[in-house]
Amino acid sequence: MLIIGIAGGTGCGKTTVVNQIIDELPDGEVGVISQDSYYNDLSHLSLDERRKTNFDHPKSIDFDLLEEHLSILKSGKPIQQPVYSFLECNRTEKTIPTYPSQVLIVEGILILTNAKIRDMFDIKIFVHADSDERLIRRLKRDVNERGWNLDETLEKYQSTIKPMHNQFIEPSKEFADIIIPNNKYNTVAVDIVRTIINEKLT
Ligand SMILES: Nc1ncnc2c1ncn2[C@@H]1O[C@H](COP(=O)(O)OP(=O)(O)O)[C@@H](O)[C@H]1O
Ligand SMILES: O=c1ccn([C@@H]2O[C@H](COP(=O)(O)O)[C@@H](O)[C@H]2O)c(=O)[nH]1
Repeated sequence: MLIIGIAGGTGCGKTTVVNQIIDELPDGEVGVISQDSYYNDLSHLSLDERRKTNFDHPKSIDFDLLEEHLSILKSGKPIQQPVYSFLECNRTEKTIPTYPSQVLIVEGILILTNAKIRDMFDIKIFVHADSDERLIRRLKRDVNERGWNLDETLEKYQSTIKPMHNQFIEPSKEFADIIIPNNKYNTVAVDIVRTIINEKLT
């Protein structure tokens, strides 16, 4: 199994890049795991308390479960990937069966910050977009899709997202084998990654 890790700050375009990569590949040959599925279970907190949680610190992720799931997939067995709700700010009770595949993509803001997870990747990619681009994309998404208003998103960006990005995410770029500039859609970079995957699949 070839495991590709794709990191980068919030709004840099990780999910978009992953979708562009897999769109033209045969169905079911490339599995995807999102770091978001592995946020700690916060069922013991109220929604109000969960909304105040720092979701940009490495401690917010259950890296032990992610490591266990990657090892199980590598050994050829399926896992039940937790399903996360951004509206509830919590893991749901649902899971999606995720089967071993020849190629597995793991994406998330913090995945290159954890040494054990990093060492499981054959290829490490960091998607870069400037912070103003990322803030604009994040604002639109949080307001339109994730149940936050403009002021809340800007407050969260200044108090948590930006400092955590500078402390943990940006420094993890040094572990990347490939950096994809993504202020604009980067079809050349997407084609290169797809070529690497196709070589593994043939
Ligand atoms: N290169 C790009 N140029 C403009 N908008 C983009 C680009 N890449 C992604 N977007 C948009 O930015 C938003 C966040 O992208 P997404 O892929 O969800 O980022 P991430 O997964 O890194 O948080 C989405 O609305 C997406 O359509
Ligand atoms: O309940 C939650 C959990 C996390 N977030 C934010 O999500 C981003 C990471 O996801 P991306 O798709 O890479 O942007 C992170 O910055 C968290 O602050 C959230 O809004 N709600």
